[in-house]
Amino acid sequence: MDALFSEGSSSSTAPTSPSSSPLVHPSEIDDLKLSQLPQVRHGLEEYPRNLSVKDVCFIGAGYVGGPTAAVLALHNPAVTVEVVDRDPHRIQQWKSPHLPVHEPGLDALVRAVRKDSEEETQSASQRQQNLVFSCESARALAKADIIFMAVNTPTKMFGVGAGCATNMTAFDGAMRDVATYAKAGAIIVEKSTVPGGTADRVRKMLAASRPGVPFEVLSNPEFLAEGSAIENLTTPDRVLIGSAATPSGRQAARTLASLYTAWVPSDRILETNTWSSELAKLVANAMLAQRISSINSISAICERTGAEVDQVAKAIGLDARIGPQFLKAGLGFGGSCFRKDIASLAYLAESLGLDDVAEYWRQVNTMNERQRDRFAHKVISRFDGNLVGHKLAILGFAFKKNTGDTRESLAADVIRVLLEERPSEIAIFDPFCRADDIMRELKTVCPDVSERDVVKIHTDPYLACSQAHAILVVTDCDQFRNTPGKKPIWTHNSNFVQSCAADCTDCRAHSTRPTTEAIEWPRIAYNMVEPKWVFDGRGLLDVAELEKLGVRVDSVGRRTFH
Ligand SMILES: NC(=O)C1=CN([C@@H]2O[C@H](COP(=O)(O)OP(=O)(O)OC[C@H]3O[C@@H](n4cnc5c(N)ncnc54)[C@H](O)[C@@H]3O)[C@@H](O)[C@H]2O)C=CC1
Ligand SMILES: O=C(O)[C@H]1O[C@H](OP(=O)(O)OP(=O)(O)OC[C@H]2O[C@@H](n3ccc(=O)[nH]c3=O)[C@H](O)[C@@H]2O)[C@H](O)[C@@H](O)[C@@H]1O
Repeated sequence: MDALFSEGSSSSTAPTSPSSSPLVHPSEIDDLKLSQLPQVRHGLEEYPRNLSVKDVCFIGAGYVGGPTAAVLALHNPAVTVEVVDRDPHRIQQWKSPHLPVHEPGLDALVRAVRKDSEEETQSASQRQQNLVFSCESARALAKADIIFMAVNTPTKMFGVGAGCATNMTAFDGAMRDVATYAKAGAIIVEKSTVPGGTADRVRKMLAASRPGVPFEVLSNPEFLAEGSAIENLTTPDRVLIGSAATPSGRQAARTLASLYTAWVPSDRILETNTWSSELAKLVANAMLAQRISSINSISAICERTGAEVDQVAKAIGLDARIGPQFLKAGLGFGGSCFRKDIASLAYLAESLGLDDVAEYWRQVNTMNERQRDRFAHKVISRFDGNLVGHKLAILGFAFKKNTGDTRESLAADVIRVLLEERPSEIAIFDPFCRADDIMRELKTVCPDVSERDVVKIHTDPYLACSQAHAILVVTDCDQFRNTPGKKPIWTHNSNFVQSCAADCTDCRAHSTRPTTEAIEWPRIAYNMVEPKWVFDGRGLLDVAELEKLGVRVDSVGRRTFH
């Protein structure tokens, strides 16, 4: 354990092995790649096994709450992990074969540990069943030894701090439930990304609403990335735990750490104070996003010179001090977190009177927005400023590959700019996104858009691209690559899982998911119409190979000679 506190060491307890291996019914994991199954580690050096923890509650069954709870449950078979949400539809989805979150390895993991109906429970009595999904917050909170707050914390869009500060409505609402129902001695864990100082605020709130009742508040931010959540949770670079620098605060941190040490080596657990932990989460995201904006700013230079951004990125990434990751130029960063966490960091700096610091970080977001605008305007200028009468196909709507998450989709911003030019059609294909999610996200940036007029959403990439004057590759899906000799990529296609009604409770029979493979560019190119432009917003395509098919290619971060 790496402790940053000045007080004495907490590592005195003898090692204890996990009491039993997680029970996974073999029939439940036949389609789970072995490499995706979290590996249980034995022989822990520093932390005792889950100190008297029997019940854990997650509030928020989202992208973080669901996968994190599942991995925690798998590795702590003696602990009941209950995930509660105020959205009954979401809970129903978690109970069905069609989970609300697409993540490689998640389906099989949830099936392996989820508690099913009584009927199914009897038939699967050999299976570990310690993961529960419900809407019964009061009951779950009342028995929980540890409560993870995993609710959404978006940017506040009204009043003081609009556009920058964090909207804590969901978090504070959930905290009110905790204050009402949690038992004395419960440990409350901030899993959501929150503004610095939130733990202090929560402590005060609890002291006011439950005077004299002991609670501990910890910060334990999540660093998983979507599309690799199970892998990230299984082998995290670090688990960060911030606690009050008091004996009971440290003890609470040890109790939480003892759950993690069921599979995470002790030396990857880092303890800090709560402020450091809260701030570290914002800074981690800000630094990652800063690298993307930096390389994207260079891509703009490359497009006007002879340099190629991938070559520049490779050359600098080989410097061990810089490293190769997060240097892929593209359309900028999308997703629900980078932009809002940078805004939150900047807002914090501003509220501390550090305007120059705030401005420095805001520039990362500004550069990000410009990257998308530059791309959309490049498309328009390739058509001499006139898109009227032209069909454009968009490949990819999610904010990155391997996820169906459409929040802060890069495609939506690009489409918003293109729609102003009145093209005849914008056809969208994404192998992971549901049509209603695409439409909902699109409406947040273009409120008047309707699927009935210009925008069409397809489940078949060939239909989407047929008769298109231009194709825009917006998501870095491997399915869109044209790398010669590469094997087809097979993947679940949640577009095809629409046959069940939203409230279907017995949809196992409908759970066979057709797959989609790497698209055939020769077929796509053949069915395009002149001028046959392909705009590669992700630097994904082999330009020379594609040009052999008679299309014109414009790739981010490269000068195009057409
Ligand atoms: N999505 C990601 O990859 C990551 C997200 N985070 C952070 O984790 C937090 C959660 O993010 P997501 O899981 O993406 O959000 P999400 O929006 O997918 O899930 C949040 C869930 O909380 C529920 N909820 C809100 N208020 C509630 C209440 N009072 N009681 C019960 N349920 C309530 C919502 O219905 C929703 O299902 C955010 O703070 C985010 O910044 C951190 C790391 C990665
Ligand atoms: O707090 C969060 O929500 C999470 O945010 C990111 O995870 P995520 O947003 O899921 O995905 P990333 O892989 O970081 O990608 C973010 C965006 O940047 C883009 N990106 C990423 C890397 C790169 O080199 N270039 C690039 O354009 C991606 O396509 C995507 O649009 C962080 O990577 C996680 O560590 C963090 O926990």
